[in-house]
Amino acid sequence: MGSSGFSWKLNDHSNLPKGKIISMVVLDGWGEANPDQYNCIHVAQTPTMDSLKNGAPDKWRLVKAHGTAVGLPTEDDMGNSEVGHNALGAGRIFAQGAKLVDLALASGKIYEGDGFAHIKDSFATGTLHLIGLLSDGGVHSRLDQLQLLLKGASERGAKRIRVHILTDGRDVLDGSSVGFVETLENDLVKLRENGVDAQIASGGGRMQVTMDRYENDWDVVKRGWDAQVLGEAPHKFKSAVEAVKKLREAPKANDQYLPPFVIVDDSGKAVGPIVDGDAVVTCNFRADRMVMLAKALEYKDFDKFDRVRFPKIRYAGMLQYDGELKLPSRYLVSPPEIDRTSGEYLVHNGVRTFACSETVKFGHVTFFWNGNRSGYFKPEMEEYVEIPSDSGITFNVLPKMKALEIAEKARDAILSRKFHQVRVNLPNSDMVGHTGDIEATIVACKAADEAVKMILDAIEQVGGIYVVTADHGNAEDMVKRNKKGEPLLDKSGNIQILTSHTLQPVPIAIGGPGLAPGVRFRKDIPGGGLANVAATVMNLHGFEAPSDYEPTLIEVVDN
Ligand SMILES: O=C(O)[C@H](O)COP(=O)(O)O
Ligand SMILES: [Mn+2]
Ligand SMILES: [Mn+2]
Repeated sequence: MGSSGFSWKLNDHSNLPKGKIISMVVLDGWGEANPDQYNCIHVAQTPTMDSLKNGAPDKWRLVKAHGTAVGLPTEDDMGNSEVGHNALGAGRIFAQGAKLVDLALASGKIYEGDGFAHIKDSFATGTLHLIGLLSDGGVHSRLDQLQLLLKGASERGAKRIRVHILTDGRDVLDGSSVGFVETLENDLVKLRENGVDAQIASGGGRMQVTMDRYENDWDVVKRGWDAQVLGEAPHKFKSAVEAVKKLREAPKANDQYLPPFVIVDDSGKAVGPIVDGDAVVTCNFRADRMVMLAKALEYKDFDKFDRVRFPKIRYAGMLQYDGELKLPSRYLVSPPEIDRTSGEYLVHNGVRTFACSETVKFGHVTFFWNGNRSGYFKPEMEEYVEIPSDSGITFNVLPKMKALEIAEKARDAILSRKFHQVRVNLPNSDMVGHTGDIEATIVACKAADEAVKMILDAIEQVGGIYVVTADHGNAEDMVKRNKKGEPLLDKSGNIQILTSHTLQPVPIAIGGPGLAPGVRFRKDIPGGGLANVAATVMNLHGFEAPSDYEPTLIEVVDN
């Protein structure tokens, strides 16, 4: 025990043994909803997940995965991978980026910190550039926060502002980009009326431009760099509303994948490249899809693509995206301090851990799970395996993704008996659900279910325990609904496809031959959420959870 009295040592659980092999399976985007034709999990053949649900009623339940249960501002906020995995790994509920930025804007504290002071030094002579996802999805960013920041920065001396937009269609309905751009344009008109030279300078769809993650495809970030920094893009328009409307006319165009464009003046010159002396803010609060751009903006030594120019700028993130890398070094709002995660405790208590997913979800079971921290706690106790994702495709084309490969790695890790915890994320229902392709999402759900089976079979062989859960809903509801829950139709009478996550709860199931007899879900925490899972898993490893963790979901009864 250190002089502060803190110790990593966990107390032994009074009834549950140590040393069991536990598989922790997170199905990404797998919620529970009414069974109908838009519930791809219901439509798909999912015998393994069905048997968990129907087999042992006291070992299957639902947990909350959205809203305040995962630290989001309101109950209208759908869950997402960051907050879901943070809660699963950290066992407590932290006010998340969305909420922290709201508070900092409301109190004005956002303008009082080092980050704002840093960028403000450019206002007199340089341009302020704001780069971020333009929607009210609330997963990576929110339009109202951008609007407040624009107002606040201009009131504090920003004379020339350029906004570099990324259209969404993934956390919000496809096609909604036009409305968001119009709203932003109206705000910029008002700023111009007040003497601020404010314009949209570039844009593109989030999956095509800038917002790659976990270094799956640096070309995505390069396309953004070319437009935002160099002012170069294949498409040039006089206004962003025109750009988005025109680019959406292409066959199969959608907001997520709009190509990069720049806004040009009457002489055809880009209105807002980023140059020496400018200030830049990346407005997303969520880390995973901003960290690559943050590296490109901040690192002097950088070899991921040819930046052509590396302007001397004053840069701040909305948040610091990686506490371990201290990236970016300047930021407007301090991120949640997610400390003492279950992963860190467990390695200090002798639990050997294996974690695996494919690239697009790799950081979810490592970085997010560990409280937005990259790297190992104790390399000799942990092994993290990343299976390369396909890149340059939309996942409805290959909906099985790498589920089988992830399951094989997990199986081998389990059968090797080298690890006590084998943790995976199975991406299919989420990544394919986001494409809005119902047929493909059904295939995706089946593939994820088959992967679960392979992992559970391995657990059976070694006498282990399984915990199967999800981080938030997605594939269980693929249609936008009215208040009564009926599918909404668009003007042409077609259903409105829901590409986003949902507000639904997610299942959690426990079992396996190693589960001590008498272990079952408690009945006294009906409102339990993802943050209750960490204590549950610590118990199954034979430990009591720290006293400030959300309570365990299980109890041990005599039978
Ligand atoms: O980044 C994304 O792909 C979506 O905005 C949210 O999905 P995730 O939270 O499941 O990653
Ligand atoms: Mn997710
Ligand atoms: Mn998702």
